[in-house]
Amino acid sequence: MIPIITAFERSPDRGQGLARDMRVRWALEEVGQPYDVRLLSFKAMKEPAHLALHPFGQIPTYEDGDLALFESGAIVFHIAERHAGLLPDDANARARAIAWMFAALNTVEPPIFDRALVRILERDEPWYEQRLRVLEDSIRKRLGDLSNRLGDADWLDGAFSAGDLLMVTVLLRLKGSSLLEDYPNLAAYVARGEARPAYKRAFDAQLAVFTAASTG
Ligand SMILES: N[C@@H](CCC(=O)N[C@@H](CSCc1ccc([N+](=O)[O-])cc1)C(=O)NCC(=O)O)C(=O)O
Repeated sequence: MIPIITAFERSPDRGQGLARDMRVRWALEEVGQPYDVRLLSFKAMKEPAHLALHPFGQIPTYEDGDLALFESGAIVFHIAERHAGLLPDDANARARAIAWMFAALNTVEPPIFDRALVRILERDEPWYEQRLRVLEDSIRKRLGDLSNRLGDADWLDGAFSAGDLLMVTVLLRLKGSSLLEDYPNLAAYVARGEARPAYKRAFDAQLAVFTAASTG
């Protein structure tokens, strides 16, 4: 029995790895756990069968035997708990790595995700420019603090952990923008994550889904 995750049948990001199944795929590849994928249309995500798995009608979900999980951070944590390779064995180091998981999702991601939504949904609103400026100031504050903490280290706290995995996926949404490039050590940190063989396997797998959906 191998775990099954859900993902977009045709990701709006055109296979660039920004959808949150990417985090789960990457974590599974890091620990060497094979998995299956159930691809869902937007319509199917809102139907009872999927709502039974995901109360908000979203992807990803993770099923393994009689366990059904939603929330990409919780799924990555579950994988990290069950396999070596994503969280340290030392209790204090493990607790710090988990703190970085929360920091990625709860401190750094919100302004970055809100900026992405504003740029898609509110571009024509009268408040657009000001809203964007406020969000970008907030992002720069977070990235400045993160850059100062990372310094010239490879990862946030010793060995690569699930905290780095989540932080890299959060920062990847800024790839190519001056918001990230203005912090060279953060741009290098993201590139380090992308260079990991497990990341590449995960990225190629989700890109193959989009490519197949586009040529089908
Ligand atoms: N907090 C949840 C959030 C899950 C979530 O946002 N899922 C999105 C896809 S990943 C978020 C996402 C969407 C699109 C892009 N993109 O670049 O096009 C990137 C990321 C979804 O199912 N959206 C459909 C819906 O809500 O009806 C988690 O981390 O699992």
